[in-house]
Amino acid sequence: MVDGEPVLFEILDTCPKADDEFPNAAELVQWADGLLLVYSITDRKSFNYIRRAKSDLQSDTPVQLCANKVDMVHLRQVSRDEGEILAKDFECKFSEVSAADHVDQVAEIFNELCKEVLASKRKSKQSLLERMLGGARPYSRGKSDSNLPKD
Ligand SMILES: Nc1nc2c(ncn2[C@@H]2O[C@H](COP(=O)(O)OP(=O)(O)OP(=O)(O)O)[C@@H](O)[C@H]2O)c(=O)[nH]1
Repeated sequence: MVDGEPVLFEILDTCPKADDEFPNAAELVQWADGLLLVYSITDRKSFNYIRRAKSDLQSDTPVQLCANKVDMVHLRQVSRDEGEILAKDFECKFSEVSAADHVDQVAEIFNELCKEVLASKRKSKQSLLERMLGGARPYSRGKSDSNLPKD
């Protein structure tokens, strides 16, 4: 439930399975309402993949950037600063988490992304309505209309 509304998540894991594999992110996630870009702080390749993949993606889809495995600090290859800089570049929220230790943090990220998706859908519905009405405000019968004939 997000803001009292039931939400069904369909999740596609687009992680490349081989070092030389670079799936076209845009083709894979055309249908996505929101994107959670996850890399591992212990794997610079995963960070580089996210950086490259983002340029293929539609810019109007809500995005969040997430660095996983913060419990493995001794194996860290990507600094927090680098993650923050990339998030600024993408103009999206950023968090470092440990899915292994704090699953609630992961749930919160999904929750926030979902809120962004719902807000973005509401906004595009509103702008579609405004375009259909040619900028006019939606008509609603008010007190001043009471002298007009009813038919
Ligand atoms: N220590 C630690 N291990 C994690 C964390 N998140 C995932 N893992 C481990 O990392 C491994 C890969 O996790 P997956 O969930 O399979 O992630 P994936 O992105 O599908 O990774 P691939 O198997 O490479 O495709 C598993 O052994 C997980 O248990 C974390 O936050 N901390």
